[in-house]
Amino acid sequence: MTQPTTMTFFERFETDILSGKKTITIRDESENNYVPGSTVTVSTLEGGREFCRLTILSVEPILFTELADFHAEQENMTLAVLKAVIQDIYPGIEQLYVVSYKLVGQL
Ligand SMILES: CC(=O)Nc1ccn([C@@H]2O[C@H](CO)[C@@H](O)[C@H]2O)c(=O)n1
Repeated sequence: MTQPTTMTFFERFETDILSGKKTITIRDESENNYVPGSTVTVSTLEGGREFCRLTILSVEPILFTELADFHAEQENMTLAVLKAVIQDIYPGIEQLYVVSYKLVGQL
């Protein structure tokens, strides 16, 4: 898919996304093709329930070893927790992408 129009998140992050506390997500290369300026419809991975729309602001490559407090703050978690979460979702993956977004509206 060249320009994705949907994105999924684990349900446990819904509240932080809707409150504006979580403003980035970190994905692997399978999701490095979001287009800045485009709007995606967001649903929960578990139930497929749509809960908001986000406008993509940027997609920047980052190595796992480069992750810093700056990123953790934008995830509303500590760096240790962020690294553990990413290791759980993307075990052993070094090349990642920071996708930053803006909440457009709740569904
Ligand atoms: C298919 C699918 O939904 N994948 C993912 C992948 C990541 N994330 C979250 O992004 C941040 C950094 O990875 C953390 O907050 C993660 O938990 C997510 O919610 N869902």
